[in-house]
Amino acid sequence: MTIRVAIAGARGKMGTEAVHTIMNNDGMELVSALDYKEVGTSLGLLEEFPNHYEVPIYTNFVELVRETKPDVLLDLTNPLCVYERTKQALLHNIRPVVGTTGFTEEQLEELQQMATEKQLGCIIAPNFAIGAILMMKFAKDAAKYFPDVEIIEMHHDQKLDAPSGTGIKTAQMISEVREAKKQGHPDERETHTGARGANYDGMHIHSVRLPGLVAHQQVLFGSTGELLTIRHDSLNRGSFMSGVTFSIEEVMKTNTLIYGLENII
Ligand SMILES: NC(=O)C1=CN([C@@H]2O[C@H](COP(=O)(O)OP(=O)(O)OC[C@H]3O[C@@H](n4cnc5c(N)ncnc54)[C@H](OP(=O)(O)O)[C@@H]3O)[C@@H](O)[C@H]2O)C=CC1
Ligand SMILES: O=C(O)C1=N[C@H](C(=O)O)C[C@H](O)C1
Repeated sequence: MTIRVAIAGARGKMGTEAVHTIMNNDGMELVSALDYKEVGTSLGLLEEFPNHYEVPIYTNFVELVRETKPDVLLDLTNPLCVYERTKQALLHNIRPVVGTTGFTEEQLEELQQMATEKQLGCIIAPNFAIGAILMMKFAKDAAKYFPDVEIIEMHHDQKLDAPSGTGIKTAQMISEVREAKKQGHPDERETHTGARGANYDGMHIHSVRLPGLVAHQQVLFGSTGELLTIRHDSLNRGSFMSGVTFSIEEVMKTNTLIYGLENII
């Protein structure tokens, strides 16, 4: 069966790459794109893919669903709009695959409940790169032995959310095996607000934003006389594409919400 995919965020850094990945996949068909403003009526892919029809662009989700009948909505957009659209997709029985980050824990819970009620697959993947997933798994393992941990995530300077979805997911995974604890000196205080970064169960997450970076993270564990560093670098957005393909295939086989690819690889 060919999986019919619609995409939101097709013109973005991730979206551009994902469009090519889907167009080159024999098991998938890119049937439509969702935009939020009128910027043209097609993605202009005919030169590169002359045997394909122009992929139509919609600004109205209901129309997109009615006219192009996607199985899956791939969302690579913006933390401000992703929650409402993911809900809308589930309501219309479209399976969301979401790479967009910035969900609150309450939003994730609500979507989980909705997917379960609808018996519909939904994948929310804070990071599609296999190396990043392994980094998070290894960090979770290491935290059993090294409870003192700090996370440094580093991204390009166009990123809207901080900490990154990967940084938060790493802290959540570590929290599953580590008692919440306050790190550092009990009397420490910030002389400049934010110096110690975000705090998740006592773990500090530091966000670096610089031009030239893509997506990088190190998880630092400290103990008596030793330091363990687990690091992952995405050097380009190609690193995310096998995870995108995998998620589109997997979301068709499940009837619940999966938050994080570590649960299915
Ligand atoms: N899970 C993963 O592995 C990865 C996740 N990400 C996440 O994916 C998201 C996109 O990243 P990236 O491609 O770098 O960002 P970009 O800003 O390059 O792309 C976002 C795209 O979404 C469009 N957009 C914004 N708002 C809406 C809306 N309401 N409806 C439809 N489209 C909209 C933007 O249009 P316009 O520019 O015109 O506003 C833009 O084309 C981010 O949340 C990022 O954190 C990124 C990399 C990997
Ligand atoms: O915005 C990005 O670029 C990325 N976002 C995701 C995140 O917030 O963790 C995944 C990856 O780090 C790239």
